[in-house]
Amino acid sequence: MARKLTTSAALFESAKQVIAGGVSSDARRSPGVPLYVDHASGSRLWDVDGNSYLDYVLGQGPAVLGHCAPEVVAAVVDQVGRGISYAAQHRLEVEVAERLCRMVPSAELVRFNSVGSEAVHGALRLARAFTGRAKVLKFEGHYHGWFDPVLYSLHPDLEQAGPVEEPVPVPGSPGQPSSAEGDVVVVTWNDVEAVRAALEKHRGEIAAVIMEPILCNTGAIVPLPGYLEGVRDLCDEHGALLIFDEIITGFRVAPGGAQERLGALPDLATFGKAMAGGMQVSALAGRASVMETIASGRVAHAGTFNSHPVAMAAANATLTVLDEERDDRYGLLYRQGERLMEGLREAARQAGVQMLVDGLGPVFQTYFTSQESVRDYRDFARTDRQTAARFHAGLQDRGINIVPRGLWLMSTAHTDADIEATIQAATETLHAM
Ligand SMILES: Cc1ncc(COP(=O)(O)O)c(C=O)c1O
Ligand SMILES: NCC(=O)CCC(=O)O
Repeated sequence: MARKLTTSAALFESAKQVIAGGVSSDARRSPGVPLYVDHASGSRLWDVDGNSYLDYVLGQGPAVLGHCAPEVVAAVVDQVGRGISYAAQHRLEVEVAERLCRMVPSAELVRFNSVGSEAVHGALRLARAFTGRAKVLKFEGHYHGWFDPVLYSLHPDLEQAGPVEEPVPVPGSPGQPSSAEGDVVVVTWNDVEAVRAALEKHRGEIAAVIMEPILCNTGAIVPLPGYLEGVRDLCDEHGALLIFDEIITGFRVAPGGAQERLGALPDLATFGKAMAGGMQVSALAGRASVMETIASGRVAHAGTFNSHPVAMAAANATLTVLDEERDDRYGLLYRQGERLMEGLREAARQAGVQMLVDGLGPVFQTYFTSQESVRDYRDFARTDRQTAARFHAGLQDRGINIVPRGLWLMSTAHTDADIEATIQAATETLHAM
C-alpha cells in the first residue's frame, strides 16, 4: 500500500537542485521521498500531498504538548507583535530562568543558546576552564550534537568500535580536526567499572564525563540501578565534572528531567527540544560554583539570538503548563506511552515477530531482536536495523510517523483513539513484513 507522494517527490527533485542532498539535516535523509510537511496540529502532521500522519517524531522531541499547543501559539503571536529579536535583556528570560531553576534539581544558574549543540559546546568549554583539564569522556552511541569534539562513536558498527574494554573513538565525519581525537576518551555505557578504568588510565586529565542520562539516540535505555550514582561518585573522586545531556529527556521524562526521575545530580546539564514547544532554544544549567566561571566573565559565552524573545515566550508558555499541571501532563504522557508500548508488544506477539519494546512512556524504542534487553550501543548494534527500516516505512505508509531508527516520542495531545489507530496500523505492518 503506497501513499500518493506526487507533490512531495516533485519538491524533492527541485530541492536536490538547490539544497545539498535535498534535505536540511542529515537526520532527514530518507531511502525514499522525505516527508514534506504542509502543516501540523496536536498529534498530527499533514504532508503536501494531503496524507495525514499520527506523529511520534514531534519535531525530534519539542512538541511535548502536541503541535500548535494553544498556550504556546498565543504566547508566540503576542511576542512577535512586540518585536522578534532584541539581542537585549527582557522580562521573559528572567521568568524562564526562574522557572527552570525551580523545576530542575541541579540548576542554580543558567545561560541560554539557540540549539542543543551550542549548549553542549558551552558545557564542555566551561568544564575545561573549571578543571584546567583537556579531555572529555563520552560514551558509545551517545549523541551530543554535531560539533567536532563530541561527534564520535555514533553509528552502530562493531567492526570499527574496537574492543569493549577500550573502544576506539570513531569520528562521525571527515573534516573533524585530528586534534579533537586526542581529547576524547570513548567508553562503553552502563558499566561503572569501564568508567573507573578510563578515569584511572587518564588520571588527572579528564575535565568532564558527558552522557545522556537515559540514552535516547541509540535505543531508549534507562541506566541500570546504581549506575548514575556510581559514575557520580567516580567523578567526585577524580575531580571531573559530570554533565547530563538532557536535550531529549529534559521536561519529557519528568518536570526536572532524568536527574529528577532517576535521582542523580550532575554538575552541569543541557536542555533544549521539549523546553520550548518547538521554538529553537537551549539552556546550559548547573551548580552556581561551576557556572560562576561564566558569571564572572572568565569563560566566554555569547550568541546574537541567545534568549530570543519569541523562543522565550514559547519556553515560558511550555514550562508553565508542564510545571503547573505537572501531575496531569506527566501522568498522561506515561499512561498513553505505556498503553501504546503494551499494544505494540501484543501486536508483535500476534504477528509472531520478535520485537522488543523498551524505554519509558514518554520516550521508548521498538527493536527487532531476540535479545531480552538492549543495554548499550553494542547490544543495539546487534539488533536487526534493516527490519526496523522496513517497519518504519510500513508505518509511514499507514499514516504513522516515528523516528526512523525506531524511537517513539509521546505528546500530551495523543488521544486514546490515536493509540488504538496506531496499534491497528502497527498490527497490519507487522503482519505484512
Ligand atoms: C541528546 C542530544 N544532545 C544534543 C543534541 C543536539 O541538539 P541540536 O540538534 O538542537 O543541536 C541532540 C539532538 O539533536 C540530542 O538528542
Ligand atoms: N536526537 C538527534 C536529533 O534530534 C537530530 C536532529 C537533527 O540533527 O536533525
